[in-house]
Amino acid sequence: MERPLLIVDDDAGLQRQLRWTLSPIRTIVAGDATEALSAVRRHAPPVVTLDLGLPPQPDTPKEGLSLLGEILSIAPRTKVIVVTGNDGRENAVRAIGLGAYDFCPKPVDPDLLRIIVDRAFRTHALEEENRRLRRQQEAPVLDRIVTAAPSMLEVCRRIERAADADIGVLLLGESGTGKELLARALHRLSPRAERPFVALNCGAIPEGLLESELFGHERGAFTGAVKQTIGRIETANGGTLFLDEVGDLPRPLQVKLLRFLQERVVERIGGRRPIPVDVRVVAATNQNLHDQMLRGDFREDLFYRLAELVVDIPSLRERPGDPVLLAHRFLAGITRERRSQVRGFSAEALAAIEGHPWPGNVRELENRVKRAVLLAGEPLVTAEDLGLKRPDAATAAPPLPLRDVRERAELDALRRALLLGDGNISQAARLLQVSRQTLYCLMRQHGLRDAADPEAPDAEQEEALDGA
Ligand SMILES: Nc1ncnc2c1ncn2[C@@H]1O[C@H](COP(=O)(O)OP(=O)(O)OP(=O)(O)O)[C@@H](O)[C@H]1O
Repeated sequence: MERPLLIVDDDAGLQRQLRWTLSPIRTIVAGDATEALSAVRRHAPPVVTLDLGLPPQPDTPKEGLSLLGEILSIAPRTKVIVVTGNDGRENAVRAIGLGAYDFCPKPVDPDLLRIIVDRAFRTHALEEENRRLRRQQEAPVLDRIVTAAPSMLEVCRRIERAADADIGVLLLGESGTGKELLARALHRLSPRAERPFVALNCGAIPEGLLESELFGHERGAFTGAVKQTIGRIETANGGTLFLDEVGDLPRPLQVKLLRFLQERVVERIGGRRPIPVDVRVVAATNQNLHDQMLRGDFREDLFYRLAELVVDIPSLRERPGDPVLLAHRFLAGITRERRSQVRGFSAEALAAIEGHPWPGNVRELENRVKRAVLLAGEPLVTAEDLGLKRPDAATAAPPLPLRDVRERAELDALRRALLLGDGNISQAARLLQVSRQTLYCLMRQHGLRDAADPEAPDAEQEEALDGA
C-alpha cells in the first residue's frame, strides 16, 4: 500500500480541512510531537505537513521547529512542508534552513497546498528511485547468493521486492539454508543499508541473559550489572535487527518484543525512561511456528507482527543442481584463498554430491568442501575426501515421467560437458555436438548460468563472441 501523508496539527478542525483538501491522498494525523514521531517511525510517511504552533507552546514555533529537527533526524529523506501563520515568513525561512522542504502560509490555499504536496511526493519518489538504482549498481548484493534453482531465484526476487518496504519479514527454512545470508541481503538492498545490521541468535543465549542482550540494562540494575549496557535493539537503531531462531524466544520476552514492535520504544532493565528506536526486524526460524502457536508456546499476535511477509527458503535437496553449483563455487573460493593445487571434483564426487540429501544444507556442503580441499591428495577431490558415499546407480530410483527423465539426462549431459570442458563453452559445445548458441540457450533453460556465473557474457557479448 502507498505510504501515507502525515498531517501534524493540534486543531481538529484544521486536521479535517487538510484531509479533505488533500483527498484522495491517504493521510494520517498527529496532534502533538509524540504522536507525530511515533507515526513517522511506524508509517515512514514520504511527506509531512507540519503546523509549527504545537502544544505545549502553541503560540510559538518552538515545539514545531524542534519536531522538524527530530523528524529529519529519524527520516532524513521525508519532505516536511511547514504550515505557518500570518507572521510566519521568518519562521518559514528558519524551517527551510533546518531542512524543511517547503512552506505554505495560513489560511491554507487548497490549490497551492495540493501543488506543493504533489511536487513533494514526486521529488521523494524520484529520489528513492535514484537511490534504488544506485544501490543496485553499486552492490550486486544478491550475486553472493549462489543458486540456479527456480524456487530459490524466486526467493531472491521476493527479497529484492521486499527490501524497500519497511515491513517485518519472517524467513522460514531449515538450518543452513541461508537465512542469515538473505537477511543481510535484504538489509543491504534496503534504504537502511548504511545503518547497522545487528544479528541475535535467540536460541544461543541463556534465557536469563536474553532480556538484557535485547533491551540492555542500566548500571546496578541487577547483581553483576557493573556498567550500563546498550541492548541489541538499540544498537540496531536506524538499521535492521535480525532475530535468528525467534521460535526459541521465551514467552515473557515475546510479550516485551511485541510491546516494542507496537510502541517502538525500549526500556533498558533498571532504566526509567522509554527510548525511541527505529529498527526493521527480520526474524528467522527453522521451527514450525504454527505448531508452536497451537501449543501456546508462541504468541499469535507477535507472529503476525513479525510475519508481515513470510519467505519460505527451500532446503538444498529441494534445489536440483544447486549442490554441484555451490560445491564448485566453494571449491573455487577456498583453492584461491589457500593457493591450493586442487583443480576440481572427480566425476564420482560430483555424483555423490548430487545424491546426498544434505540434512545440514549449504552449511554442511560448505564445510565438507573446505575440509575436502584440505585433505585432497590429488588435483581432483574424491567422494571419500568429502566423506560421502557414491550413490549406487543400480538402486538409485530414477524419476519416471518421460519428460523428467529427458530433462534430467539433458541437465546431466550439460553438466558433464561443462565439467570436462573445464567451464569452456566452446569446448563443451563441441563435446555435445551442438552450437554455442544452442548450448547457451540450454544452459539458460536449465538455470545453469546467470546466477551461477556473474562473469558469463551477457546476450550482446554472446552475439559478438558467436559472430567472431
Ligand atoms: N545460496 C548460497 N550461496 C552461497 N553461500 C550460501 C548460500 N546459502 C548459504 N550460504 C552459506 O552457507 C552458510 C550458512 O548460511 P546461513 O548462516 O545464512 O544459514 P542459516 O539458515 O541462517 O543457518 P541457521 O539456521 O543454522 O542459523 C553461510 O556460510 C552462508 O554464507
